[in-house]
Amino acid sequence: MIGRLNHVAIAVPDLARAMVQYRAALGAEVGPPQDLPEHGVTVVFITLPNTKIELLHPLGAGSPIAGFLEKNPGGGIHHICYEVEDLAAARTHLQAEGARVLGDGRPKIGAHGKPVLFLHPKDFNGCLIELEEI
Ligand SMILES: CC[C@@H](C(=O)O)C(=O)SCCNC(=O)CCNC(=O)[C@H](O)C(C)(C)COP(=O)(O)OP(=O)(O)OC[C@H]1O[C@@H](n2cnc3c(N)ncnc32)[C@H](O)[C@@H]1OP(=O)(O)O
Ligand SMILES: [Co+2]
Repeated sequence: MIGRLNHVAIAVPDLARAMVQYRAALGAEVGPPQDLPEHGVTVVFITLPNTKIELLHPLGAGSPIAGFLEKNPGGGIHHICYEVEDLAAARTHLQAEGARVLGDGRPKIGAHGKPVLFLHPKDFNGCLIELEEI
């Protein structure tokens, strides 16, 4: 069911500093910050030859990543995103397998304009999983 690795997301306490690190120190192609209020984050995409890195910083009150940064003030890997061909079928299968789909279970439109869902980290070895429909 899961396909390619779409991105690895890193929550960062200082987005401007992280952008400089990836651009200057790591020589990566760093995109512009994008505010996504519907997700409660500002995101910067770094394009790699085989996947993307998604830098995340909280946006507004009640950001879903605020708690993570409180627990990890220096930042850290926040989630991994796998691609799926049929998000509804994936949700049905995962729920039948006992996995918890976060939120109200309905897909949101993610940063790439595609439907996304999240699976509880406690159900997958402490790893927050995002599924993006391609
Ligand atoms: C850019 C747009 C989009 C895209 O298109 O790519 C995105 O990626 S948006 C990214 C931001 N949105 C989300 O992350 C939505 C899904 N996340 C959530 O709903 C919440 O973050 C969460 C997973 C429910 C956690 O919320 P939190 O407030 O931290 O709740 P808890 O404190 O109760 O956490 C429960 C438990 O889980 C541990 N935890 C929390 N976050 C993570 C994480 N990223 N990875 C692993 N584990 C995580 C947390 O430590 C708690 O564990 P215990 O303390 O052991 O109970
Ligand atoms: Co993501």
